[in-house]
This record gives sequence, structure tokens and C-alpha cells, in this order.
Amino acid sequence: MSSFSTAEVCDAHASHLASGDLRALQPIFKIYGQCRAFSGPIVTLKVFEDNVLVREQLESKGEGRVLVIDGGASMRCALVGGNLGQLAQNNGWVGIVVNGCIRDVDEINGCDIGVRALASHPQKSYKRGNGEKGVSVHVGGMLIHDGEWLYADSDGILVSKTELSL
Ligand SMILES: O=C([O-])CC(=O)C(=O)O
Repeated sequence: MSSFSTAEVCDAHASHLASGDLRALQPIFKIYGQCRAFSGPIVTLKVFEDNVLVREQLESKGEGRVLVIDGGASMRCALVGGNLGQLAQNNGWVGIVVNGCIRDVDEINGCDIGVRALASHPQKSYKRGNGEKGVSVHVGGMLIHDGEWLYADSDGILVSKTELSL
């Protein structure tokens, strides 16, 4: 897609910001991965300290989508590591936003995807397979629905009800 700037998107879509059709997430995310800017349709996932569903999702074709993982902001383990970052890249995901932690930061920073997460943590998560796919999630202070569009760059992260013409 064409290059964009979230700041310009905000300026150009003030009415959508006012209506809530366009929302800026709270500025609580750290930037990882090779792609500082990325956008695409959202796939949602809600898990807690368990990343079996994350792997399952990233094993499917990304087709330019963004995986938004609500990990309940847990600071006790990582939901995505270097292997999953590589898997995401290989399967055509453009980005991963984690309301929680990642690990293997140096490996993830080498992957050709965009990643946002609250922090890094060296411990892996449980492998129980609990969680929900496609549900609405609370991430960055906003309610995010599966199928909405995400726009991330160095300035922040926007979620839009529909695809924006940029
Ligand atoms: O398997 C995990 O829990 C995550 C991980 O470390 C990786 O993706 O490399």
C-alpha cells in the first residue's frame, strides 16, 4: 500500500476521530521489527499467558493482515518470540500488536514485519491452548473488533472501522 502517516491521517479524518470510527490507541507500545510502518485488516485474539492460539493463527496465511493479541497486559511472560516472528514474516502477516510482552527482541527486530508490544520478558508462556479468536478485545485503552483496520507508524497506532483511502 501507499506510504502514510498516522499524524496526517488524524488531521485528515477529524470527524472520524470525533465519531469514534477512528481511534488512536494509548501511547504505551514499544516499537520492534523491521517495519516501522504497517497497516492492514485486523485479526483479534484474546489469550492470557498462553500462546498456543498465537502460534495456530500465525501458522495460517497472513495475507497482509495484522494480528492484535490481547494478552491482558500480563508482565509475567512473553506471548511472541523469535520463532513466531519468523513464522509471521514467512506467512505474510504484516504486523503483530501485543497487549503484553514479547521476547527474543534481537531476532524479532530482524524480522520483516512490524511489532508493537508493551515490553519484553525472557520467560515463555504456558502451552495450554486457552483463549478466544475473533472476539472484540481491549487494547491500548480502546475496544477493537476483528476485521477493523490498523495503521501503525513511528507516531502511534490507529484503528479504523473501515479501510481508509490514503
Ligand atoms: O514459543 C514461544 O513461546 C515463543 C517463542 O519463544 C518463540 O516464538 O520463539
